[in-house]
Amino acid sequence: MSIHSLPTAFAEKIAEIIPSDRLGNVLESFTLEKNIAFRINTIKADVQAVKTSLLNKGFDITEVDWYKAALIIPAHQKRALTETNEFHAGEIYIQNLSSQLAPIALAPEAEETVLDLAAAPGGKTTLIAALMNNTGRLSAVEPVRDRFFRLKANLDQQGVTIAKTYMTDGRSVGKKCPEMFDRILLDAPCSSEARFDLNEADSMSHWSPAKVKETSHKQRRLLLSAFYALKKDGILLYCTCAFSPEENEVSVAHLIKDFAEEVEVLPIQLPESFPKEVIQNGLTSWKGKALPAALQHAIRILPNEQFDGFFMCMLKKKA
Ligand SMILES: C[S@@+](CC[C@H](N)C(=O)[O-])C[C@H]1O[C@@H](n2cnc3c(N)ncnc32)[C@H](O)[C@@H]1O
Repeated sequence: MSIHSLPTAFAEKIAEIIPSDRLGNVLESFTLEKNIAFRINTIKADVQAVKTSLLNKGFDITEVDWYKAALIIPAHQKRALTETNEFHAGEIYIQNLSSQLAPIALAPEAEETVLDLAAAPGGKTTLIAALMNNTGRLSAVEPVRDRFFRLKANLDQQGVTIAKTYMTDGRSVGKKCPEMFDRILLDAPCSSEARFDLNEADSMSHWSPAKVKETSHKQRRLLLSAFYALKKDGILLYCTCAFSPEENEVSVAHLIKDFAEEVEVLPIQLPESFPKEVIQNGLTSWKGKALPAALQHAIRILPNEQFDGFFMCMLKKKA
């Protein structure tokens, strides 16, 4: 299938977002069969023991320099991976490297009070718990009923014991729990542009400029709620799997405008050996309008055969 199957308005837009020398690779990624990334769940299993066991079972494993629990296998081995006892025992979790990076960048510490404001199915919540050594307080919010129960099942299967789950709208949390959390992840509902797959028309059928606008409105309300729920000196990581600036830099710019004295955009601390070539800095203007210069500290991960497209912006609530 050709690239012309991307929604026309999206194809035009992405050419304005991605620098021309990197656009070809990004467009090509919409047709690629991705490798399968997963991580060993350090709550339940020893990294080396699981790695050795999977190697013995014949998996063609590539290690990931920047996170020792992360591994990659070729796509054709995915089914076999889901048939292993490690998979059934919750000792591994299939998760794209971009998604693994978000909790790692948030860097939650043991004994902190942490909130995942849009949590299902729980891929990032379970990694947050693992990074906290399953100690401290972790709250996970998801309003959609069937997704909420999937989140609970995943937390259970992955051995997470510190999480309290709430089936509620994230937009109400800030008022209910003001200044309660040390760190918050807002992996916001989005237009999922990074999930477009030119081999699957369904992956793009929900997209429209109107949908992007509607989603960005919800994101702004969620960001406000998250900001209210954050302690002073607390850290909020906002992320989406969308490319559209309206869902990313522009959503954050609204928060900065409303709380200019209180919000600081922090550079994202990437692991030392993280491949910098997949990073694009945040935009500081869009459609001819200037955005706060500090948004250059946000990042887009540009998709390739290992990484899904992703946006991240780290914010601090100043004391
Ligand atoms: C990008 S997904 C989260 C993925 C999850 N963080 C993970 O890594 O497994 C966004 C989630 O936000 C949920 N959501 C939608 N509206 C919401 C709202 N008003 N408040 C909180 N979550 C919401 C969606 O149902 C969806 O599960």
